[in-house]
Amino acid sequence: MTILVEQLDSEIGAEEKKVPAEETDLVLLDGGFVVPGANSFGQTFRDYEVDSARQKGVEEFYRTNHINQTYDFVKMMREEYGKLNRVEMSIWECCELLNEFVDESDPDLDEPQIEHLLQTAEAIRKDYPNEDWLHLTGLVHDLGKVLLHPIFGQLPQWAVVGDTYPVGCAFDESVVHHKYFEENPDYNNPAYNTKYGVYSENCGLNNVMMSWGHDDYMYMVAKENNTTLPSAGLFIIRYHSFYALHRAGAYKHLMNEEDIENLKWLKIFNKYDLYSKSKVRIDVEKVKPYYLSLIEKYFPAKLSW
Ligand SMILES: O[C@H]1[C@H](O)[C@@H](O)[C@H](O)[C@@H](O)[C@H]1O
Ligand SMILES: [Fe+2]
Ligand SMILES: [Fe+2]
Repeated sequence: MTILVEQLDSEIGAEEKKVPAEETDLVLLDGGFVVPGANSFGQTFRDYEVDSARQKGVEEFYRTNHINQTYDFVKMMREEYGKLNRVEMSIWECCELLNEFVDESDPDLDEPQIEHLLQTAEAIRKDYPNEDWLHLTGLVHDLGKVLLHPIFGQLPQWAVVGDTYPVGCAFDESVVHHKYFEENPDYNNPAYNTKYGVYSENCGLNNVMMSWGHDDYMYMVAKENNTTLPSAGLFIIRYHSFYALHRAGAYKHLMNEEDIENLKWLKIFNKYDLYSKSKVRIDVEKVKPYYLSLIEKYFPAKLSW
């Protein structure tokens, strides 16, 4: 597949043009971006309204996710999983563990997760050959989905995958299937349901509690195990599912200067995360030596998870 990025600056803030999937194979986006017009099910990417069996499952996923992700729940999960006392393993071992999982929140992909990791990383590598940290970020960004595994207590999908959003302040309308938040106990709690809630203007995303899932968990793992990935890589890992921010531009009032800088890279990354999803398989054995060399450069041999 081809994803062209002309220039970092011209891309920032570019909105995508909606062209019906059947009209063209490739959709031209502002900023010189060329992406496929349809996902592997023949539908436009991230269309949460289309009527299909897979979409019904996705909607049910978001219903349970929105009801259960409360401020208290997130606090508890952060404390529990922040202990990193479950297992010692390498990055590659974790990639292999993900082989068995399919993400129920994803309308665009029903392949095992390891395929998605390599598809993302390889698509970035093609267009940004010199940014090896970004290739590796592609490989590791979804490793937190290992929380689905019995070793980690086999968390339900609603506590691991899907888009993320801040808790402790009002849920923005741009979050997919927003209506299901009405059944979240925080929805009617005056401490948590105003624009700022427990936060203050430009407090920085680092001080914001995001709904619990694979992003925040993998960020913790990478940081606590002293990765040498740059700050933009860690930011991508932590906020790549925060579509309300990087797609819809909501919650900007919580960002600080550093977040604004890092968001530029997240927007670039997102194109590869999303549009590289396809049925085209990557030859794992062929690319493995390259990724092992990157893992060695940026991570310890074994990490605490
Ligand atoms: O369904 C997907 C999937 O869970 C991704 O890993 C996540 O990053 C996206 O935000 C979400 O929409
Ligand atoms: Fe993800
Ligand atoms: Fe992903």
